[in-house]
Amino acid sequence: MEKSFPLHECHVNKVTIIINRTHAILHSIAILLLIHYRLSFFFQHPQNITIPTLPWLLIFVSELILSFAWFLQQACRWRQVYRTVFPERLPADDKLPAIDVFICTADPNKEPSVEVMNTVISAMALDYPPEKLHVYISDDAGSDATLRCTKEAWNFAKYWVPFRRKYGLGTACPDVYFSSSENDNGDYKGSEFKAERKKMEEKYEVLKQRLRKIVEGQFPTNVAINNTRDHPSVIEVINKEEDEVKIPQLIYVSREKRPSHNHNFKAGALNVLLRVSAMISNSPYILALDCDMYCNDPTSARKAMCFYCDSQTPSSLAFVQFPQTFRNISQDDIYDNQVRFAFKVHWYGFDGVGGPIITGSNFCIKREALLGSFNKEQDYMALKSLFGPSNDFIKTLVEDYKPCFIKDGESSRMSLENANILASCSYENQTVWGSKVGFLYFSVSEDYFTGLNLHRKGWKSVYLNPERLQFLGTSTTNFNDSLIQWTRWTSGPVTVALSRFCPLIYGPLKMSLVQLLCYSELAFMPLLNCLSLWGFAVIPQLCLFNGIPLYPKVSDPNFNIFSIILVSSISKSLYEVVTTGEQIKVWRNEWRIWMMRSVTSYTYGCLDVILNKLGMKEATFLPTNKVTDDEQVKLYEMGVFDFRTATMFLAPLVTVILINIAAFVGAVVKALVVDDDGDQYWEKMFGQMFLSFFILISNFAVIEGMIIRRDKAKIPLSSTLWSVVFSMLILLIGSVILC
Ligand SMILES: O=c1ccn([C@@H]2O[C@H](COP(=O)(O)OP(=O)(O)O[C@H]3O[C@H](CO)[C@@H](O)[C@H](O)[C@H]3O)[C@@H](O)[C@H]2O)c(=O)[nH]1
Ligand SMILES: [Mn+2]
Repeated sequence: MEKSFPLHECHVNKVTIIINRTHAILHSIAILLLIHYRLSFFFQHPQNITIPTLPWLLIFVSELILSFAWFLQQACRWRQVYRTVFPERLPADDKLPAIDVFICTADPNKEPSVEVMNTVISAMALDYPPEKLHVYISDDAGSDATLRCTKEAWNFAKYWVPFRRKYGLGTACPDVYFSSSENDNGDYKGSEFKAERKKMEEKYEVLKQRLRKIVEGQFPTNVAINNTRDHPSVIEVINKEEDEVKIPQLIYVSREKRPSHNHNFKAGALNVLLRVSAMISNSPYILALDCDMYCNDPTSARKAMCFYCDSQTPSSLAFVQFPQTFRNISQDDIYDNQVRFAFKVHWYGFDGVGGPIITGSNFCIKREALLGSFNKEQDYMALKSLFGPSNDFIKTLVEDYKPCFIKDGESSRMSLENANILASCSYENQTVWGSKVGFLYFSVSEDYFTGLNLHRKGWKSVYLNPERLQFLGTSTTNFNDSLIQWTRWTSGPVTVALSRFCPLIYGPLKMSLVQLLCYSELAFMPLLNCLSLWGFAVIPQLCLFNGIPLYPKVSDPNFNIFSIILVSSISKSLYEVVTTGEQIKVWRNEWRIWMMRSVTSYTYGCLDVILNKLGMKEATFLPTNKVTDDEQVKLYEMGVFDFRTATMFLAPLVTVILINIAAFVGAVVKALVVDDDGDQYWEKMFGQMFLSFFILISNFAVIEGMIIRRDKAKIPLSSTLWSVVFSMLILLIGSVILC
């Protein structure tokens, strides 16, 4: 008998497990010693206490919070696994399940058409039976230009898809293919290929020009802004003509939008796609992509299918998550390598304990996981109260339903009409869309929250990170965008953390303890970091300013506890950076952006949540800017901060730096000039002086931007002046309260 080989394998990372767990144990011992040291202060004889209680208590609380954050971080390092797949062992094409690709776009000004269409074309060019692939583009702007661009994209795909297939090109994306200098690994030889390639390249140039013209013609004065929030639904199947070449079907969907109506951002758009696609193709699997996520590896869809077509995979596997990688990121990215880095460290851990979270893009999910599965005996009325009034949609939920979409026929016109109803504003009224089925609305991080609920229901997920980059998106490359994005990535999970869905309460008994801690880490991380980092950035400095020691003397054995914790954290993060193949610079950048983000995005994101709870602010989802500005890209490539952002974001950062400068310089002067008890001052204050010094050198870029740089992207004088005022106030008021 023929032996059947598995389609995928899971490998446990034993060495990493041993290193991570040993480090976790040693580090916890040091933390316990620290807690003991801080606590014993309160049990001293009152006469011996020379230090005021309040600052001691505050720094202790900061230390506890950061230690708790550290503890949560160990969850995703607990059991890291990685997976390999064997797509060549997949069953024959006619046995593969169908896939619907969902691509979301929202703002033609921020999301350039050429890029969005490259994503569309690359999805159509996936190495998959074309009749089993449907590509849906959701246009939240309802822009006529995007519809026209989609048609142009289809016209180009008609040639590109067969071309890629014929020569087995290694990338599905024309932009990547024509801009890369290295030779593609396709089986091209001879003049025939060269001539064809040249023709394709010309066609691609024409496409780009046409797309640009369409967009330029459309927005002479940004008049479209109004329509984006107020327009009827438009659904169009692009493939009009009788096509000789078989390529996947392309469908444009723009849901109805009205200013009075809450649209629930991307989750709302995805749910419309879930319904509309059910009428047209109803594929059992969905591949979700952000509009800037080019499919780079044509075999990515097959790779995902290795899990679903394997008899060894449990039927509870909901989704396969690929990493989010970027095409515009520089080697030592100063803003956001955290995302790139997280995919190299966290996601493997997650996978080892029940599965990674959804990260919004680049994942392949079972339709059934989002909607449930029903049999023919199901009571239709009951289903309608959950899913809304459309009979036709309810039919699609029932097993064995095959959509009968015939091009240009009467029945296709009917189903399009029905689809329009499904894309209307009011369709979800009195249903459980967004609360129980589909992508969930509760948090602007729809990805995180939807994943949490799936895992809680017992669904599993896997993380797949093959060596070849699967999807290529754009990452933020300036301070302003990165701060806006991280403010959203803060408010989304923190909303969940501070609600009845808090994983610590919502998760127990429903998922594994370690997975629950992983989810908690993400939910609480911004809050814990911002609270503790504000403590570390201000309290010891205020005390230093007033000559109050908060750390043991250098000669005191307890001093070692603090040095060990610092060295242990620094070396562990260095180890992770180096073993994931990153440069040391990346590690420096990580520490720096962590500090910067804690006092800016994390802080504002948490404030947003609180204001939202008080009913004073609405949740927002501002798409990030994907338009590149040459001048700004130059700075980014050089690793120079572009400080052109609101004073609101700069002020906390600059204020913290000014406070640290004041405390540090003051202490040095005191130690050199007025130190009357020998070396005692240095000894007593070394811990705090070192902390300030560490913060200052880590953030030297801010000092540079404030004092040294003369270019346009430096920190503007007005922000510095505001910060001078704030830091003086904090020093004054803080000194009065604390000391
Ligand atoms: O009202 C909206 C807002 C956004 N989008 C789309 O959502 C996607 C993600 O938006 P983007 O501006 O790129 O945000 P990022 O911060 O880069 O996105 C990350 O974080 C989001 C959650 O905060 C996830 O939804 C994304 O998948 C994930 O890549 C884009 O395709 C947008 O077009 C919509 O369709 N409708
Ligand atoms: Mn994005």
